[in-house]
Amino acid sequence: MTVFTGSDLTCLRGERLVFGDLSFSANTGDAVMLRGRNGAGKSSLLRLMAGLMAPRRGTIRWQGDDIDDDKIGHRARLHYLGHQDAIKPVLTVRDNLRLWAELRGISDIDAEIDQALRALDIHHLGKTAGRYLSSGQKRRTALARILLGQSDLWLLDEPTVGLDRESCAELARLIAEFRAKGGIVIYSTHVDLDIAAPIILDLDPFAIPMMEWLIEHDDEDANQHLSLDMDQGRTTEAAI
Ligand SMILES: Nc1ncnc2c1ncn2[C@@H]1O[C@H](COP(=O)(O)OP(=O)(O)OP(=O)(O)O)[C@@H](O)[C@H]1O
Repeated sequence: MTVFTGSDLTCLRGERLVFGDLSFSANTGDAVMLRGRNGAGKSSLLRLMAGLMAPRRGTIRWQGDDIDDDKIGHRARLHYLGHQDAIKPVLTVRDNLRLWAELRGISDIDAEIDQALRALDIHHLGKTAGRYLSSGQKRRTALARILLGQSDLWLLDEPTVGLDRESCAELARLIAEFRAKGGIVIYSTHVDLDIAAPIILDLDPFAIPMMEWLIEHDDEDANQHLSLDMDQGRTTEAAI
């Protein structure tokens, strides 16, 4: 059985149909690279995959089960890295990671944090408050988070933004290690990351002009749905 699948997904954001009839599948150890022009819906698809918002149509499954039926279980198995680094400015780097580790119920917190700080080469920044970090250091701190605890799925939205070349190489190495342990990585990037044999998922062919979609589906609650996303998206992200 394929581990992670999406079938016939349609995504509406605000007043716009972003993509329709999109399907994907990923197995243990796979890396899936999302490709597409600006606005094609890469971030939106990652948010659907993370369960941060629901597809307008279609289903996303983990080992055959709809992720919508067990949102908490799905969130526990994944790490989602969005555009925002979500670093608390008043907390030190170590305490930022501690907060995340506690949220995930990790037992050996200090050891795990030490390991993650070393892996991202930010051990020397452990006592530095978030507000004093450069953008690249913030990104590395955010990436250290995905190393905390057990996970099966990494959803990374432009993880290389702000990273220097060495950090990009380090990220590629961490992804390779995660895949070797059976993890699935799905990522978007506008720069080349040295990832072995990624599956390419190009979103451009799935874009459908809004009016065309409305006429085709003649969906009575489509109009009602159109303006809901903007607020719902924010609420869900704040809650996670
Ligand atoms: N919160 C929101 N509410 C309404 N519409 C949104 C929201 N966020 C994004 N959109 C719209 O959804 C569409 C897809 O955006 P998305 O960020 O998923 O694209 P992307 O492929 O990740 O783009 P980029 O490559 O520029 O990062 C865009 O038209 C965007 O304007």
